Amino acid sequence: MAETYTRDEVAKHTTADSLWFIIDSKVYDASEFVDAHPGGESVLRQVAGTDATVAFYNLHRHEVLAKYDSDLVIGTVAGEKPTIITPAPGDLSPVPYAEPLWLTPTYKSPYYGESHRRLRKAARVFTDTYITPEAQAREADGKYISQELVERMSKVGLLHMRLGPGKHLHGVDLLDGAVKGEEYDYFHDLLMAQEGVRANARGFQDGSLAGMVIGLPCVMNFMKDEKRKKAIMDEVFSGKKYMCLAITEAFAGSDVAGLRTTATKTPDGRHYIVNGTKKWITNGVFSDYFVTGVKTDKGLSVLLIERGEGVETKPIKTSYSPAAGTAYITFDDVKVPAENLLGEENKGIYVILSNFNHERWTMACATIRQCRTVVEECLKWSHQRLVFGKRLIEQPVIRQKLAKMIALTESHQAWLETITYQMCHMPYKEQSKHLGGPIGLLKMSITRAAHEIADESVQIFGGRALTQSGMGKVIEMFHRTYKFDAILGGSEEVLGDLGVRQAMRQMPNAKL
Ligand code: HEM
Repeated sequence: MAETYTRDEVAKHTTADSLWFIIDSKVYDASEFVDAHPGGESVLRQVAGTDATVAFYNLHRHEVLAKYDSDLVIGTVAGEKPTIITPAPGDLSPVPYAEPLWLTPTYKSPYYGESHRRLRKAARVFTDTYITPEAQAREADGKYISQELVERMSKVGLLHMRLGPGKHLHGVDLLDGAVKGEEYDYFHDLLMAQEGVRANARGFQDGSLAGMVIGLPCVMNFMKDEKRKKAIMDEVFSGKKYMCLAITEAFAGSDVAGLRTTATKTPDGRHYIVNGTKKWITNGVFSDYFVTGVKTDKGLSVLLIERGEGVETKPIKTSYSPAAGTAYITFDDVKVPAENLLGEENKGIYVILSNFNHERWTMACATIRQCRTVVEECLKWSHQRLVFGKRLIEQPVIRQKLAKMIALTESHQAWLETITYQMCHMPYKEQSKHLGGPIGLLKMSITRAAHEIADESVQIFGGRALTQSGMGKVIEMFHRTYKFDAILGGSEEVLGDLGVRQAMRQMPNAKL
């Protein structure tokens, strides 16, 4: 790109044989590209010989250029330099509110130290380099995560980290030493959850082994045979076997007491025979292990079921991508070894509840980060979009919408960090007692906020927010999928109720 041209020279290339234009001071020779341009030939002929920067950014995302630059750029305008930022993998965004305040240069935070900053950087480089390209490809083709990416994630400890702090991280190399397993705390966990969702692919996000994240803790905490437990953990953490949590049924969702899948002990007591169905099971289509809620003679219990005779999984078409592997599962006379019982019979509720807080908290981390990405998209769009001869941002009605979106995102991040600080300083038992309610309220509140943010962002982007490619593709994805977080892991209504009921348990005899 060493060649330089004057603007007058560029202006001479206006024919089909030689069609040049300028974008951000770079000179493009589009003569060979005209036929292939997805937006058609005539629009390029109209801008031939001119500076098309404004026209280009009114119609395309910046990333479009990265794909074509090496073929089309022939030089720069003499005496000028490109000014539009092309982020490198791992870079922070300089757009206001595009990063949480702790990552904004002028702000300080009491919660994060050097190891958090190192981990953030390493996680973002990993996401930008490996996860985002595959996530976008799987969203488009609906296929499941590749074994190559799973193994890559496993190698850098990403699968281990997603289960939160604990012994399973000790001695594991985490993103090439960015943080030691022993020092990994809930703020590391928070930032990992937030960095991971920057790939902007909600279906793939669950498809990238979310089933393991909610299923494996039940095995880790409740399987009695230590040797078998370790073997299963090794298989799952190494990405050799996939696992999911199979609780919900068409008969019962949040109301787990209503489950109808049965597990009957064989007369010799060595096996259970399982019959029943499960619905909406994330990763179920490609899982090898199913952590399954069943009814035994004694009551609600949890069994680890291995894929085999009598287990069938069918994909369910949902409004996010098939990459999530959402399944309808049938168990027909499935023979399960008795030692696969997790915890005790009739105490399955403790196994199921044991990971709920962490799951809901992780979902809150993710949704808040997705809201922030939407804020960034809307700020960029309203700043670059020209309409009625003005930038969109010059319309007060747009600024009001942005103000609301920013305030909702920032306030939830601050609430999240306050709760996370408590998680760092409370043992598990106290967390269960004191934080179940607040985490439920936080998740309920952020998905309500996501509802507002999705709605306003579509109004800001207009028709572009309804198409799956081009300028509004992130908004389209968010608006189509934010409801998953308002239902999965406990619906808004159930969580709101939980929050208030837990508060009432602490209610003193106080009167007005
Ligand atoms: C190197 C320069 C360019 C490249 C690589 C390029 C590439 C593309 C691509 C990939 C699309 C499909 C939509 C998307 O993915 O965003 C598109 C659409 C389009 N392009 Fe270009 N383009 C270039 C320059 C221009 C210029 C200078 C104009 C002039 C006005 C233009 C007008 C359009 C229009 C009108 C559409 C359809 C937009 C829509 O559906 O909303 N393009 N272009």
